[in-house]
Amino acid sequence: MQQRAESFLPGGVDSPVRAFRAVGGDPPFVERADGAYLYDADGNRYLDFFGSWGPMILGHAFPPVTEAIQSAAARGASFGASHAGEADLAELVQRCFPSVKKMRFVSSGTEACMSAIRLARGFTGRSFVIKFEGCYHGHADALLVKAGSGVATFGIPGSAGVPAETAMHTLALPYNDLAAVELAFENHQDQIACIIVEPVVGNAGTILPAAGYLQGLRELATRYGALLILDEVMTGFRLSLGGAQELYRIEPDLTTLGKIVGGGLPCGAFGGREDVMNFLAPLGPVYQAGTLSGNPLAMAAGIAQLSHLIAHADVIYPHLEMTTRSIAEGVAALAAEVGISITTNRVGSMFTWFFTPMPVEDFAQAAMSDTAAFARFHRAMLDAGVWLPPSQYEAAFVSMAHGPEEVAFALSAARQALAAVWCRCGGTPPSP
Ligand SMILES: Cc1ncc(COP(=O)(O)O)c(C=O)c1O
Ligand SMILES: N[C@H](C=O)CCC(=O)O
Repeated sequence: MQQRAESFLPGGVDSPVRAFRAVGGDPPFVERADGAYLYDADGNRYLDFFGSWGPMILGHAFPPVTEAIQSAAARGASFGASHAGEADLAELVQRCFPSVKKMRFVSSGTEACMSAIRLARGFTGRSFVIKFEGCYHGHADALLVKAGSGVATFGIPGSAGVPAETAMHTLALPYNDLAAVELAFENHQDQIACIIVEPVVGNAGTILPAAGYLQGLRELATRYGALLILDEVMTGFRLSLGGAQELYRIEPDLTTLGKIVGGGLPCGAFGGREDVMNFLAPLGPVYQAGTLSGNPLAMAAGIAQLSHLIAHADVIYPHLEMTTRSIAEGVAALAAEVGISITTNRVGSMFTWFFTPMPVEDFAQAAMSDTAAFARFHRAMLDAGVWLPPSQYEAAFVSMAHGPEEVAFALSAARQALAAVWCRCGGTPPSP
């Protein structure tokens, strides 16, 4: 199957991170997904810890979402015209994200971030953008500088095909370092349009903001007349209903969303301050458009998923927290037992096991991880029926479909896998 895919698709994939290049072996081909599990074409079952890279917070094929998609599909796959579903989903998004006074739907997180920085540049009349090393905001030219995710996984410094004149307006600074941001503002007086940041980094593995860091970014952006864009494509509706901005009490000027907002269908959104959003065409001079934007199937899936999250938030977020803690800390404890040094970073239901004994607070520290040991662990977990994101520089996710049975299964697989890693790393033998 891999060979056939490779004969038609570069690397056999439609997105590089799926190719398993960093962990070795061919990726399984998924035939179907249900709840917390993926099933491959050979009949193998895998406990899923990447959840389609984030959207599947309620588990795969969650019946209300599936039914909403089916019912919308029966009314037409795409209109290319206004329909009530757009405002219905927008209203739900706004209930969760009060800072998003107005928004626009797009078809991916990439489009959301690309459009948000164009808007920030148009609104401020400035060209420079601050981003952070190891953060990934999709594959728009201006944002592919020292990026995380596949760019970090494959060790690509930037991307071929991005003109130097474009990249020169992107300032990539170390995450969690406010002094570097202040210096950049001082060196580029009245030239910086925006700061864009993953409030909790997921694309270098999970990295938490230091106490006061996000507040510091807010304060610096305001002081120097730039916009603060929180990229909540990954964290939105995951860390809490209102994402990282609710958790850390930060009010950005603009927010970008993706993944969960579309219930697993191609969908993203960007939104925020009304004066800024009104700069978009047809009201303002910043052009942004999309044939499939606000697609009725994506809106229906998003409405079903967000309605469920809103109605059951008091049960969902504590469940996600508890389950994820049991898995993340349980495996870390098993690793410690066999003398393998792992640093576990976690917020809510996103986490990473870094194969390093050192704390990981920025991309440089993440890059100190033993990626070969991670690759062995990944392979051993896959052999034991657990599918982790196939790179040290990707966050793992837990869904509502993960319960006590899945915790027990993950821990038992990890015990086996760590033993396999230990055999090649040295350390003390695992307890039987
Ligand atoms: C934080 C963040 N921003 C933007 C993106 C881009 O989203 P998409 O892959 O939907 O284009 C991603 C994921 O890819 C992401 O994790
Ligand atoms: N890290 C990326 C998104 O969060 C992975 C998704 C992709 O690029 O295919």
